[in-house]
Amino acid sequence: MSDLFVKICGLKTAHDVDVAVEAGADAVGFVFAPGSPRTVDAVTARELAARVPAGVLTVGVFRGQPLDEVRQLTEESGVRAVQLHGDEGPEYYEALRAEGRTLLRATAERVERCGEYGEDLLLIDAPDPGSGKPWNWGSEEFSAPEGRWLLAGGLNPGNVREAVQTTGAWGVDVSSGVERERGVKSPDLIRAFIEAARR
Ligand SMILES: O=C(O)c1ccccc1N[C@@H]1O[C@H](COP(=O)(O)O)[C@@H](O)[C@H]1O
Repeated sequence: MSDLFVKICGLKTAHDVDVAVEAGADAVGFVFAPGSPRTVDAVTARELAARVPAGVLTVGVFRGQPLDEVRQLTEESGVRAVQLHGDEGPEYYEALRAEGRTLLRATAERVERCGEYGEDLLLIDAPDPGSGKPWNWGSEEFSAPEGRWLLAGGLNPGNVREAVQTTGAWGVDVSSGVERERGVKSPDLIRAFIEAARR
């Protein structure tokens, strides 16, 4: 089994959190970005995060939200990491870093290496995060960044292994590809994804 880092995102129920943890996820994500079928409030995220053992990273997912809102939701929910999908600059990362958060920077742009904005992990995603649409990670134009980076966007149990082999990603992140309908996770697909990712 490989030591590929696997994050399962967009969890909304205790059962799905337990399934992801038991199946070996390294990180679980709770969406605070508005307008997603996966959005949860801070109270729900707090209850879910409390089930997660210390060795598994809990991540709050944000998109273009003000720094004070990110701070408040992070504090109230107790998640340890912040994943930013907006166009926040390095100073935004610096402010959160000073508060001791683990930082994931999500982008669909070409990036040379992880850490340029002070992030701990870089997430290379589709332009429309959470849509389940794959992007051209297999094309010759794509060049992988240096350092710890996660591949996301349209991954599922059927394509994740090939995606990792093709790109050399350090880790993977998934939401739509482990759902039986939009916004509703499938425990079987969560297990199948983690198993296939590390096969
Ligand atoms: O999952 C969402 O709804 C979401 C909303 C806003 C920003 C990020 C979101 N999720 C991230 O999108 C990818 C998963 O994409 P896919 O559904 O597997 O194609 C992953 O990085 C999630 O953390």
